[in-house]
Amino acid sequence: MNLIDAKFLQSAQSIEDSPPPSVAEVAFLGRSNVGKSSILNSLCKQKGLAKSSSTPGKTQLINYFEIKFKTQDLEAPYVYARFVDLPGFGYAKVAKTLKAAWNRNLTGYLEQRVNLQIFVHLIDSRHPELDIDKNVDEFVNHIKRGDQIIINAFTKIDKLNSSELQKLKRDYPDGIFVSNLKKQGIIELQNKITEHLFGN
Ligand SMILES: Nc1nc2c(ncn2[C@@H]2O[C@H](COP(=O)(O)OP(=O)(O)OP(=O)(O)O)[C@@H](O)[C@H]2O)c(=O)[nH]1
Ligand SMILES: [Mg+2]
Repeated sequence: MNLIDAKFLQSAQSIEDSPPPSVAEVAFLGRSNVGKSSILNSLCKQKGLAKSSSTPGKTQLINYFEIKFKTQDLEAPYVYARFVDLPGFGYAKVAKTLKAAWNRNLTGYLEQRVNLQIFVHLIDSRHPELDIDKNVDEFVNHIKRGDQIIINAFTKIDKLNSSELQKLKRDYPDGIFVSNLKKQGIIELQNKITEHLFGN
């Protein structure tokens, strides 16, 4: 299955001002600056689709993107999904009240969105054992419904040497290992996503 088109749909502050839950959604979540917006751009093969930045805290709203896939099935040649770019967890440099509101809106989305099918938890491959990621993992496992899956995607693997990468793969045999810089692991991630959504 090929991803053939992606476009920005809308931004929302919370689930209340989000688009109708009519299409399956894939949420990209994780620490601020881990590469959520970048991975969405890599999957969609469009550099500036989701705004990425070296300054943490770039993404401040729930951003919805409409994704079109081409299937092998002549009867149903196209299928659709939404990718959802989320603000990072644990971004320290915003005011406490704003941070609390963000977290409320974020967790509200993750907990209550009926059409959310996949949590893609992005983890910096150089720091796979951070408390914040353990908390995210625990939280998502706790709220996850039977129709949902979690994909652990380790980002920035271009920053590891080959023995570090081998060790990481041994430690996390179910992980996906990605570099947005070198475009590694992107097809594997896409396949894992479409397999759950459409059975490939
Ligand atoms: N070396 C390397 N840098 C990356 C990779 N992916 C993202 N980056 C860089 O990491 C920084 C943050 O990327 P973003 O995609 O904006 O991260 P984010 O998780 O969306 O951040 P917030 O929106 O602030 O939560 C940018 O400077 C990217 O260029 C990667 O695979 N390798
Ligand atoms: Mg972002």
